[in-house]
Amino acid sequence: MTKQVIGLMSGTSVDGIDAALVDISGTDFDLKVELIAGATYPYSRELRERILAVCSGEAISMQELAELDDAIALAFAQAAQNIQNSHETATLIGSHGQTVYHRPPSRGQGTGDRGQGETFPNPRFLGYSLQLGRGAVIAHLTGITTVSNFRVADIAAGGHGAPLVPRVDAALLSHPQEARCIQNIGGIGNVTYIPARQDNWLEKIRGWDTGPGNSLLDLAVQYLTNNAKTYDENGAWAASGTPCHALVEQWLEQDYFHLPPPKSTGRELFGVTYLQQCIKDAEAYQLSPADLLATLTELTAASIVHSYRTFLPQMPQQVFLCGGGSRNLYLKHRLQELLAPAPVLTTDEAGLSADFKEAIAFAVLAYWRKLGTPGNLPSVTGAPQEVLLGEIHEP
Ligand SMILES: Nc1ncnc2c1ncn2[C@@H]1O[C@H](COP(=O)(O)OP(=O)(O)OP(=O)(O)O)[C@@H](O)[C@H]1O
Ligand SMILES: CC(=O)N[C@H]1[C@@H]2OC[C@@H](O2)[C@@H](O)[C@@H]1O[C@H](C)C(=O)O
Repeated sequence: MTKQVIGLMSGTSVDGIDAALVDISGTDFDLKVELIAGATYPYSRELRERILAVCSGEAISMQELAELDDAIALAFAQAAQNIQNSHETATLIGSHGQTVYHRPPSRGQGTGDRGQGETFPNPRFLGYSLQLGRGAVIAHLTGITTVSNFRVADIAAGGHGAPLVPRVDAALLSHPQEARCIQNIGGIGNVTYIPARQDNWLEKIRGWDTGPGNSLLDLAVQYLTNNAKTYDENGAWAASGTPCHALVEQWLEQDYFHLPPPKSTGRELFGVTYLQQCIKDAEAYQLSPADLLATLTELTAASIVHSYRTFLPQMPQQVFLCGGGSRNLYLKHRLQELLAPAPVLTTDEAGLSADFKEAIAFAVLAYWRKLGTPGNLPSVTGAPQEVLLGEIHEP
């Protein structure tokens, strides 16, 4: 059975909605996916600023929350309509929505005792993750069955609810002989480690959030240009500076980088307050703006590589980048130097769009939900078992 599905995603960079229209066939790890169309629909300036304010912890009333939820649902529904232009109508939408809050579960205390040796997730220690843009409204506006709220089932079972893309990565990007890392560099970075497709390879898949992707860099560029620029195009500004390695070493001492997986994070940690501390730390070294950007870029690269060296059973033979950070040539170059001899490529070179992989993944997760196939990997999210991800909304 082939199904035409739309995947919708807006990530932690809050730059806009990525929409992918895909043909999907197969069931689980035999999946085939063809990208028919992909596009990014930027948020209006007003909506983006509202979302960023909420993400940075600004107080919001219930009425404002409801309005924001539906403004996002409307923007997502419009993205779904637009991506279908001049194509056959899709029969399913997978919508990630917009994360505005993410709290990982507390460590080591995620379960309580139900008596008779049985354990259950203790609500006091569960994670919490809120994605806005309610699926019922998207289904109603588009007339298409919509799956949304993908993270809650894994979280309710005691998992992090993130990252969720690793199971899709494993289904689409494994290799018979090579161990691969798929490294997403969005606002936050996350990795999927896929061992060579041999023996019990599925059990050996790993994944976690590596830490900052572009979040600190983007905030620094906005600070340094008084909001005239939102990001360092191709990493050109950072490339004209010199990283301060002493500062990177100091920053790498931070707890998050030493926590063993499963682990997830967000703008709650790697956001404005974190950058303010970085800027303060940098004062002692009298860094130029270009040096500061080079140093923050180095933190992204070094934290990724440090996590591979610390938590992977072996270093990957190939690394494939995706997400907006894969276009940052200076960051890519630094990763290449730190990961040699493994080549650092983009997922385009493995046949999967680096720009639309996350949107494609939520189309696949919706397809799996309808088939009754689990979407999480317990070895990645820390949930005790596989669960069906997402809530189905009929139009
Ligand atoms: N040409 C480019 N040069 C440098 N950086 C770029 C370029 N294009 C995009 N980026 C970076 O990529 C970011 C957007 O990446 P992406 O859309 O993958 O993030 P996201 O999906 O919102 O985040 P996440 O994966 O954490 O949810 C931009 O904010 C910018 O920092
Ligand atoms: C809570 C949340 O939205 N997390 C995102 C974020 O952006 C990157 C990283 O942090 C990842 O864990 C996750 O997204 C991808 C799509 C995932 O779940 O795989």
